[in-house]
Amino acid sequence: MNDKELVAQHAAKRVKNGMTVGLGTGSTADYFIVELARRQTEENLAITCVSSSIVSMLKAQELGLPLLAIEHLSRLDLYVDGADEVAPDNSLLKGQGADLVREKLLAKACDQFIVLIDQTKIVDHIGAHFPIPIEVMPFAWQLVQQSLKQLGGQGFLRQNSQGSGLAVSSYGSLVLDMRFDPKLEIAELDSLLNATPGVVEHGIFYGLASTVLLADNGVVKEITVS
Ligand SMILES: O=C(CO)[C@H](O)[C@H](O)COP(=O)(O)O
Repeated sequence: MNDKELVAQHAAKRVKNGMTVGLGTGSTADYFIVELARRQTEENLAITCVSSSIVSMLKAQELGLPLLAIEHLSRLDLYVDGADEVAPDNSLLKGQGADLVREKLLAKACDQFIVLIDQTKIVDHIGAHFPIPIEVMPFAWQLVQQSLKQLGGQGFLRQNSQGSGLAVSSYGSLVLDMRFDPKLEIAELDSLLNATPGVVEHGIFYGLASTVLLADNGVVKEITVS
């Protein structure tokens, strides 16, 4: 079993009967979805799920997990998702999959947000490995890019994985992948991006994680965020 699967199985043990559970997106979240479905079948675990993306919705549907549309949700017990980077203050970078809006809504609306990572995701500052993904209204991208340049940002519109055009999120946003001065405090960058007109959502998840579960060479460590 690899570290992603290990940490996902560990997290799935935290799910109790009656919970409403948010399903993240990505390879680690996929392992979590598979394990939840197994527990539902083999242990009669009774849960309701809500997906963070169309991809995780299809995965959950295929495995027979009961899904609630996000429109009907006012809160949830638990949200479990992966991340691309985790900094020492437990701020996260997410969104290489581009669908950030639902992910951040669920991270904000849950009682507990458990983040699943392996050692490769630990960084000394957000942006160390990846640019910050910023979802923008399509008609606003040039003006947003200009506003972000004034904050010292540099970057471009993301291309789709086929290389045949621009990446478009499930809800029609374009994605600017931007790099900023690493000395800029992440809390400040978070606030600045939140306040930029035309930005739909961005990949900095600041102050949202409750627990980080880190799998490192077959051992799971828990980091509880105070
Ligand atoms: O933020 C995400 C999607 O928007 C993912 O959680 C993140 O990219 C991690 O993916 P993986 O578990 O495949 O490493």
